[in-house]
Amino acid sequence: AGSADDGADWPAYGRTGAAQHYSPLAEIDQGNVARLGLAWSLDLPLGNTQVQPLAVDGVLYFATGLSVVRAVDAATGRQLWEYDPQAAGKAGKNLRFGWGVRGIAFAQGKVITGTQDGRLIAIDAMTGKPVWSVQTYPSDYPAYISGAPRVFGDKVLIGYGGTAGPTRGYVTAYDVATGQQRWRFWTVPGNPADGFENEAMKMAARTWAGEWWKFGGGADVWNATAYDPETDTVYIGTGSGYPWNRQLRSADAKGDRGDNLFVCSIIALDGKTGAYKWHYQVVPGETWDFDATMDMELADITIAGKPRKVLIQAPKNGFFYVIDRITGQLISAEPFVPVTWAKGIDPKTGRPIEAEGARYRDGGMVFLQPSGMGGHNWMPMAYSPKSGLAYIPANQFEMGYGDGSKTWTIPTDRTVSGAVNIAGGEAMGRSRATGALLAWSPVTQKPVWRVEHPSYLNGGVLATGGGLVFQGTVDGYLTAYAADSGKVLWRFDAGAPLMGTPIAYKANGREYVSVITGLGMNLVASAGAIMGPDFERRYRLDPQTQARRVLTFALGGKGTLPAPASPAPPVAAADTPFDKDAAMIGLYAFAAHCGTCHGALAIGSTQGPDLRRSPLILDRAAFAQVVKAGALEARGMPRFGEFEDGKVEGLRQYLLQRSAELARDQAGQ
Ligand SMILES: O=C(O)c1cc(C(=O)O)c2c(n1)C(=O)C(=O)c1cc(C(=O)O)[nH]c1-2
Ligand SMILES: [Ca+2]
Repeated sequence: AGSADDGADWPAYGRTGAAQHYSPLAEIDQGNVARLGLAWSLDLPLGNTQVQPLAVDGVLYFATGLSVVRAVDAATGRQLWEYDPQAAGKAGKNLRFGWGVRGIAFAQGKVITGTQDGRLIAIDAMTGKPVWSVQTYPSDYPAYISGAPRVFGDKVLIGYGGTAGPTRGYVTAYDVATGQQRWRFWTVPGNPADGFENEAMKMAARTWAGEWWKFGGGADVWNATAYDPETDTVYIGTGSGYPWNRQLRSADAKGDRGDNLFVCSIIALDGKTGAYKWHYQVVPGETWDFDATMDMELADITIAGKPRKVLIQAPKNGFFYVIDRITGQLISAEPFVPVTWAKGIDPKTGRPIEAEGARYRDGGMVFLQPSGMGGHNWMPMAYSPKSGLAYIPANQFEMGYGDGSKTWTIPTDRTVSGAVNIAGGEAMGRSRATGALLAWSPVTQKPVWRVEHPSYLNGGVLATGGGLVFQGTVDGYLTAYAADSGKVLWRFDAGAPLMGTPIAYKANGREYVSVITGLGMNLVASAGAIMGPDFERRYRLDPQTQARRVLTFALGGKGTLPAPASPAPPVAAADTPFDKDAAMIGLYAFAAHCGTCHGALAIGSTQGPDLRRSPLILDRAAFAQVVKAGALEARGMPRFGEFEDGKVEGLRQYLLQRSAELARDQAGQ
């Protein structure tokens, strides 16, 4: 048995409340990591694997798919129990987001997970039986839990994600023992006519225009949180506004305006009461989907000779922020990737100096870096107190923004629409989407080393006391780098994309490193469209047969991977006829509703099968049964009851077209 302090356990997302994704363990180090090998592996079913596991007292816990939680012996991989909250059958229209969670929490002998349908469930860690369950938002609310709960003291905090309907962001704290609600903090003000919940909301309301409350406002707390027990402070990071486009969200006769607190902000809350302490707004008046929900890591560092208690974040907008975590004062902010939307952050006001035209008000496309995918997205960076460096999974990509507000109405079908016409830079032939692992000094605000990756959106990072940095990449390798130099010291060919986040822990006195493979959720789905139809070959991806697998490594490990599965052939022949007009309707419908789970261009993704290889598309009636009547709803395929028959058949024709294209592609190889 260990405690969080000696590093034997990894009991929380990011390991501790400081969320550094750092393990002090040093048995595996720069000198011996070459001997690291596979100790065991465990195959998992179809579904989200974009997760970070936990390890407590020699047991590994993780939730994959739609929050199906498993406990396995951390030294052997033998499964101890499995708990399926049956979220697919309960999520209704919210199943259409289909994302799953990135992590879980552990406290008082309970494993705690959120679900797609908005429940927070505590499960007995010994038996795998639920202890309590609470509904954290109304079941028809356009939201889903995707982030990990955060335990602090005797409470556990949870938020949710949105962007496909009017949400008004909030976090709720519950009692770990009973599930009873302790407090709630709203992140944007509601309708003034209803009165404000607190002074913070009254202050925030002064930064909005028009009738913002009709759109919810957004600022969902969908990913990172942190906790400092010294001051009993909870830190939350808020997402983009809803809708993304401020011209819709906060506008009146004078035009769109206002900072829109607390959209895209870091907020400090009192752990006991949930009362507001301070905020730092990363993107005032946000309009680019530049969420500030990326991991916030707490560190004690020396700047200009003074010890400082800081919070660091590398949010989507491309600047690396160092903030005094006691006062909320900005210490420094510098770009860690190419940034064109702003010239810099004014150190006096802490506000960005926006580039002219960046707000895309006057029609046409404005191309900006970073993109709405972020210079860094949810994949956690790591901070090593030993090297004093942050290790950022950075993305380089350009996106075009255009104002689509003229024809916009709030969607009722749970599609992601922020009334921004967006285009990928690469799709437009302007830039290539690439990634890098960046070692960054929060003191000098400069890179110390960087390693280029062929694609963007690579896995989260782990730093260890052994002077190592571990990261997986979309092209299928788990790599260990020297923390000080970036030198590659060890590499494992996982034969499957890696987007999850590795952890380190001890079991039976030995150090292990564990990570889960598999393509991610929304991001790779859209990457298919952005990166072009040769996406699969370029990154050796086979969405259908890719392994979704726990990989656990130890020094001297001699394990080998099962032989790769061979993909089923496309169901259509190369010359299969299809209805061109119908297929065009299908293409648009697919992009709007299906790509999130089945992959852009129907290449498959982690949640949904590759439909080009599914016999279902050969049978018109059976296809309609699944899409319209929800025949596979309990297995995670949402029902689209409102689709007209022409749309359903259009989807099928489009999939026949894509299947025939795959057949032609294969014949040509
Ligand atoms: O503003 C929001 O509510 C919200 C929620 C989520 C989510 O919950 O996953 C994402 C985003 N925004 C987002 O902008 C984004 O890029 C994103 C990527 C992912 C993912 O899991 O790969 N989720 C989200
Ligand atoms: Ca967002």
